Amino acid sequence: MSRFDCSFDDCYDHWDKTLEYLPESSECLELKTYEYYEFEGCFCTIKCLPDTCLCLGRSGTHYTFKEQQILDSYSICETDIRKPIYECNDNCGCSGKLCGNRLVQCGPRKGLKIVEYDVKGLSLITTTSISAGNFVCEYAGVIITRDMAKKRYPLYKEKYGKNYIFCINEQFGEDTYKTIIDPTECGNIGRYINHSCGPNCSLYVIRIRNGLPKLCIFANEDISDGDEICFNYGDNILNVDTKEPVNPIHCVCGKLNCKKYLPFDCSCFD
Ligand SMILES: C[S@@+](CC[C@H](N)C(=O)[O-])C[C@H]1O[C@@H](n2cnc3c(N)ncnc32)[C@H](O)[C@@H]1O
Repeated sequence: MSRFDCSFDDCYDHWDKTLEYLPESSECLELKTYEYYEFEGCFCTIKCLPDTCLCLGRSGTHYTFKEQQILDSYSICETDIRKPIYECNDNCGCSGKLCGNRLVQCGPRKGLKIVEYDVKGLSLITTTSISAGNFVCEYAGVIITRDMAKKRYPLYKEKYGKNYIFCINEQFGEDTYKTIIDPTECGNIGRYINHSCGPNCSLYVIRIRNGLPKLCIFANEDISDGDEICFNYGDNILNVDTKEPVNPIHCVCGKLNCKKYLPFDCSCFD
């Protein structure tokens, strides 16, 4: 896969046309907190280096690559996963084609397919092999307020019998920032990724032009052609007081270390 032949058409082929396809997350009108303020771009010429590039300097993590022009040769390199990741963008001086700090903005990888797999309902599989560290896709949807999540959750549960609303908690010093993503009626192929207690993918929060957090899925091991893509939805399995499952849906991931129930972040809906 070369760096700039990535398109959404491949994924769109398998998309349920009754839903609105959103290639990347965006904020609902009621929120509009992130998109107003654009980051200052870096002043690098052609190539970005960690010591001099403003964007890489802000990041806790960066990409490594064998061949700069080949997207598949990019992998995520963890240095400090507590810090957010910032990609270079249109405000930067570096060359879009040669900059090694642009990956998520090139779109989801090719060969992802939505299939009816098992009792989990629809699932996302890959029809090509994926190397550990490669980018898979964003879990894209509309970023909504907590009040909206609270109202929508029971309505969706009744209508679809499933939950697609996902909550990210980011720690900045003493403060925890909560972002709620709703891909239920407006999202991308990420909404079909199921939970596993022993997942083959991990989540990273990545920012590109502004503070809007993008929930990005990366392979955490080599994944074979035909395998289902899955990530861990979270750690909240049992209520700390009652020891009852916070979400009574039985997990059917089939892993030896399966925690029996799907994780659920109640704090999105309080
Ligand atoms: C984000 S959606 C994933 C796509 C979904 N399977 C579909 O058919 O559209 C999350 C929902 O999928 C189902 N699900 C995901 N992972 C599961 C698992 N490990 N065990 C059982 N159900 C699962 C649950 O119904 C959950 O609310």
